[in-house]
Amino acid sequence: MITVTGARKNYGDFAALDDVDIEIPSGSLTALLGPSGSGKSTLLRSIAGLETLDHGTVRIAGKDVTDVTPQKRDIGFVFQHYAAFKHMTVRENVAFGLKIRKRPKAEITKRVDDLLEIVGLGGFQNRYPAQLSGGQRQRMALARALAVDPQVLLLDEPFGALDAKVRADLRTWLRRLHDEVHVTTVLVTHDQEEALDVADRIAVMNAGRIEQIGAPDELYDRPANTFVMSFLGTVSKLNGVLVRPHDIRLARQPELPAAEQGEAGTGVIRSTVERVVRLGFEVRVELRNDATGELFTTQITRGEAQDLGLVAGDTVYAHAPIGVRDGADTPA
Ligand SMILES: Nc1ncnc2c1ncn2[C@@H]1O[C@H](COP(=O)(O)OP(=O)(O)OP(=O)(O)O)[C@@H](O)[C@H]1O
Repeated sequence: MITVTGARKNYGDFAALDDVDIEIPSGSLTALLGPSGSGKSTLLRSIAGLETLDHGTVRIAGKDVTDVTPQKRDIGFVFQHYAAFKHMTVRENVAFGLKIRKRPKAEITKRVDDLLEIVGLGGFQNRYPAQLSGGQRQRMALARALAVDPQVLLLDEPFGALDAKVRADLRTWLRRLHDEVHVTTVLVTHDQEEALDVADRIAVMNAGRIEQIGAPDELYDRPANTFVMSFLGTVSKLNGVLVRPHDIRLARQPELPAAEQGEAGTGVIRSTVERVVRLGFEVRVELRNDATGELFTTQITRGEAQDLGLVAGDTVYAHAPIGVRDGADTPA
């Protein structure tokens, strides 16, 4: 367990961390998710000991490490731009921390081989970093961070510099790696899809504070406020209620089934179809709210779209049974 209590960090007048409390359970993969400048890296670096807090404490496995140097915190760290030793092979890079710790040679060889197998670089021991792809280099960085068997693995946008396809692959791979090695991991990302995909817990940060912490489903289904809701996906505002595209239903008639007149619902909104876009199995319908002129979109199945027979210019009646009323913020 990592426990951060009452963490404050100011740069001049600016509060990068504004009284942050967070508990990160042992063995979890927790994502710190938030927009640029929200304090994610500052929090991660404070856990690592690379930043000194103005106030507050950091505990790792029950031990107060607030004043302990990074080297003695028993952590592995991977940055977006990993600085490999260019003149050393992959094997030597990964072995580096173990050599410094003067571990027996046979043990080092075995550990390094095992790790390179785990990160999928089994045949690459003798290559130099310049001979690896960006994704392979980040996997080598992870192997190096894991080599000394740290209690905690801290990842600061480790896939941030890679293209979308490689990122997506590495995400799946990181999840599998985590299921195998179970090391307590904290991942900084500004990409909600990445967080929803790999993390078992997400802490959403905004302006130096944590807005909400929970399992991905929990945050998605029960966002504490409109910030969390908007950050986790596309939202539209209908009659003052924030709703997700999948929650908006369309009908040819304005009558709303009684069962769907939820308290958190939007009521019926007379709209005009602007565009119908096929996205494989689903269809995105772009609509204009007739009363306000505002544009919004909904995503429905192809079957539903065919039943409705939608074409541009049609009048339809939209409603969403669930949503978050704007201004109903209850910051955690
Ligand atoms: N050394 C510093 N001196 C002054 N301000 C700083 C320093 N480091 C960070 N900040 C400021 O603190 C705030 C939080 O920075 P931090 O790097 O933690 O944000 P972040 O959420 O990780 O953002 P990003 O995703 O852009 O990295 C930012 O506004 C940043 O400009």
